Amino acid sequence: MRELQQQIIKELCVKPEIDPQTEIRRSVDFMKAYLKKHTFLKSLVLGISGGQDSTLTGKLAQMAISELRQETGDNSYQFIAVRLPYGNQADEQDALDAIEYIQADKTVRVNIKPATDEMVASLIENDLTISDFNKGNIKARQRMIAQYGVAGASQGAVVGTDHAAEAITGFYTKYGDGGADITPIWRLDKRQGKQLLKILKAPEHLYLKTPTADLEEKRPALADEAALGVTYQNIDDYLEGRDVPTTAAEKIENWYLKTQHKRHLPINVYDDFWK
Ligand SMILES: NC(=O)c1ccc[n+]([C@@H]2O[C@H](COP(=O)([O-])OP(=O)(O)OC[C@H]3O[C@@H](n4cnc5c(N)ncnc54)[C@H](O)[C@@H]3O)[C@@H](O)[C@H]2O)c1
Ligand SMILES: Nc1ncnc2c1ncn2[C@@H]1O[C@H](COP(=O)(O)O)[C@@H](O)[C@H]1O
Ligand SMILES: O=P(O)(O)OP(=O)(O)O
Ligand SMILES: [Mg+2]
Repeated sequence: MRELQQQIIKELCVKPEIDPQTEIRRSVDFMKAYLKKHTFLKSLVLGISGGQDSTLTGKLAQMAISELRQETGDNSYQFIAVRLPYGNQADEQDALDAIEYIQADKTVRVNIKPATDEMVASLIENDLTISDFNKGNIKARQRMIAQYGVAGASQGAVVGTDHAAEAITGFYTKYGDGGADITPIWRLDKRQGKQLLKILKAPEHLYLKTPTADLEEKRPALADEAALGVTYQNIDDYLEGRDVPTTAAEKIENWYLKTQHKRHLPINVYDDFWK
């Protein structure tokens, strides 16, 4: 195995093989224990896009909340699914299907288009050029703001969908979808997430679809794999300690090194990880 590969696997706590039932229980129990310990927290809040990761994370969060209600008799515990379209969402039906599958206690819908467009307009007034790519990241941060608004109004914690195959490449918006309070599927790679969804009897179309951040207007539904230049199969193999073609390994490691700043809190004078 490559030296850096070994180090990354250790840092991201990825197992070469998993028992899906054990991992489901681990994530659910983790969220339950966290809420029990922090008695102010009564809800889990999560944006549901209609993609694999939010379908899985949402299902696990709803399971945790339902079990907590049953075990404590406290009916104020709730899972809040948040729909966050930028205007019209092309795959809106998938988001609705995911929420139906999750059987979310409550659904909130916030259109992030007005706030995003206002922010971009105010930036442009300062003679700044805001690229389509940059605007995409502003959309992801508006989603974060909306979810914290919901959490603030419902004694909630914001749940993140970051997992090992995104963490390794830094393929998320810093303080956008990367901004969350609790990340129950962190440690799993993309194919391990699918294994859990299969056991949880999720509709196949929600986890066999092409992963996309769908943030850019000029390249709608751009596949993550196209943006990254490397496949999830290669990323998952790398994370599970398998050999991958050298070109793929080098690309993955390049993304990892370039995005180290995202896996740390704001850098201070005592930090030396970046040196
Ligand atoms: N599939 C997904 O989950 C998902 C979700 C959202 C975004 N994305 C993708 O993730 C990517 C996010 O783009 P990004 O990474 O360019 O934007 P970003 O906003 O996440 O990170 C860039 C910002 O980080 C800061 N920064 C950059 N280098 C730094 C360094 N060395 N030290 C400290 N701070 C530094 C700067 O403020 C910079 O503007 C895009 O490719 C987007 O499409 C993927
Ligand atoms: N359209 C969306 N509605 C609700 N929540 C969304 C939407 N798009 C993204 N999200 C949230 O962000 C994360 C990351 O998405 P990626 O596809 O991995 O970029 C997603 O899991 C949702 O929680
Ligand atoms: O985060 P999601 O739910 O949008 O999943 P994907 O990353 O597969 O698009
Ligand atoms: Mg997505």
